[in-house]
Parts: sequence; structure tokens; C-alpha cells
Amino acid sequence: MPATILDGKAMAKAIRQDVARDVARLRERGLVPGLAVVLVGDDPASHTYVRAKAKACREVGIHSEVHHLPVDTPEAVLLETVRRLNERRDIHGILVQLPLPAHIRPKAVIDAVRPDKDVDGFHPLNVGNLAIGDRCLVPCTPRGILEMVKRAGLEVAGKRAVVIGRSNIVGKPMAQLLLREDATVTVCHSKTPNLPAVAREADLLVVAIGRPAYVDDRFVKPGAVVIDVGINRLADGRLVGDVDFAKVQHVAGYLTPVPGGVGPMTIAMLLKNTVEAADAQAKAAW
Ligand SMILES: Nc1nc(=O)c2c([nH]1)NC[C@@H]1CN(c3ccc(C(=O)N[C@@H](CCC(=O)O)C(=O)O)cc3)C=[N+]21
Ligand SMILES: [Mg+2]
Repeated sequence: MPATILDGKAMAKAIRQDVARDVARLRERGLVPGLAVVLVGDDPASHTYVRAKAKACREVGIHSEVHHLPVDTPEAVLLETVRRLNERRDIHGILVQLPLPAHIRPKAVIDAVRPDKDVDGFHPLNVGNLAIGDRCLVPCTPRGILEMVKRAGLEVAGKRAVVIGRSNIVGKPMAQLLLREDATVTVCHSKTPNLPAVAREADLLVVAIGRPAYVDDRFVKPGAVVIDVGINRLADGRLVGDVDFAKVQHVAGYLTPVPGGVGPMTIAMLLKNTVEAADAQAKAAW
């Protein structure tokens, strides 16, 4: 039996409708959630994502603004931009689009964002609070994946989860979230011996390694839930994930497509994080 496809596009649409309702309620109280996206340089993929984020904000009633800086912007100027946004009462979420040009230290920039406006969940305070299990802003992609799994009615507690990839943006926070949901979690990476055998233990397999169609049917236990975080643009313009969809669809029980899987959920969670940040900041101001 072929895998059930987890439709991230449809789920994200439903979430955006929920968020629109939440925004309307905040607006009735005179609170307009505001998101600032800072984009340095002219990377075409980054521009596409930033446009998608702005459109999503517009559709749910979140104020959004894009601060577009030239590729040769000094780090100090970027830091000053972030600090000005930190101090604005009308901006509740700040996202500095990654990757940054090589002359800018991403850590300096991530550390400069006020933790309560850090809608990416990348600041060390949010990372630490996620690990401890305290209140925090959770990174959008892992949060979107968990939301997808729950909306599909799939159980996480007690399951074997394997995460391939250990980035600070996806792999590590994904592992923390799954652990918090009582999964038994293994994190694998390029130095893991016999990766297919380890992956094959998973009831829930999350793939975020950034290699097109790397995970094939040998990595997948029959019936497993397979989440493909990859977005790889091939030379012919096609967008493919890190999972070989054609092969894995015959083995997996559930599978996310690319496009239309994790990507739209990431944007939906950015909207949710922005609304939650606005709500928390308004409460803190009382
Ligand atoms: N500070 C920061 N935060 C991020 O969250 C962040 C970032 N930097 N840098 C880049 C990555 C990538 N990312 C995506 C979001 C949505 C889609 C998405 O919606 N993709 C569509 C297709 C898009 C297309 O067709 O190109 C889909 O999968 O269906 C993809 C990728 C957020 N990122
Ligand atoms: Mg996707």
C-alpha cells in the first residue's frame, strides 16, 4: 500500500485561518502584531522566502515590514538595525533571514535579537529554555513538523524517533521537541556508521541533511512516518527533498511531499510565533 501523503499545504492553510482569528481578537484590543524581516543581500532563494512570509502576514492581518540591506552591509550596521527593532513597541517579532554574507557572524546577530521577539527561536535563551522544558519561542520548522504529525492524528509518545541532521535550526530543536513529547530520540549525522540501519529503527524519521534524494527505501521501516525537511533546487529548476519520494512512498506509512510539505508549515508557525510574541509582550507591559 502506498504511503498516506501528509498535505502540509492544506494543514498550513487551516492554521493560517486559526491565526487570522487570533489576530482579529488582538486587533479588537488595539494590538496589531508586527513582524520585521531583515534581509541582507540578493540571494534569490532568500527573496522568494521573504516574499512568501510577507504575503502570509498580509493574509492574516499581521503587520510586516522587510528591511533590505545591501550585501556589503557592515556587521555593526546590521546589529544596529536589530537593536532599533528590539526597541520598537509596534514590532513583536524579528527574523534575520539566513544565511548571512560571510563577513557577518551569525552568532553576533542571533544573540542581538531580544529573546521575546526571537520568532525563529534561535537565541541561546530560547534554545536553553526549550532544552529545559520552560516557556520559549520554538523554531518554526520543528514546531511545524510536530504540528503536522499531531494534526494527522499520529502518536509520538513512546515511539522511536530518528532525526538525520544536527543543525541548530532543525535537527537539534527537533530532537528536543520530540524528547519533550516522550519519544525515544536518536540524532544521526554524516559521521554516523551504518545510517540506513539506524534510520530503519525509526517509527518517525525526520530527514534534514540537505542532500537531494539521499534517503531511499533502505532507510525506512515499513509503515514508518517520514518527514522530509529538504528543499534542494536541481539544475533543471525542480525542487526536491532529501528523501527519494518515488522509492520511499512504497515503504513508508506516511510521507511529506516537497514542495507542499514542511515548507508551508514553517511559515504558518512563524505567524503563530509572531502572534504569541505580541500577546506575551502586551501582557508584560501591564
Ligand atoms: N532566519 C531564518 N528563518 C527561517 O525560517 C529560514 C531562514 N532564515 N532561511 C531560509 C530557510 C528556509 N525556509 C523556508 C520556508 C518556507 C519554505 C516553503 O514554503 N517552501 C515551499 C516551496 C517554495 C518554493 O517553491 O521555492 C514548499 O515547500 O512547498 C521553504 C523554506 C525558512 N528559512
Ligand atoms: Mg516542503
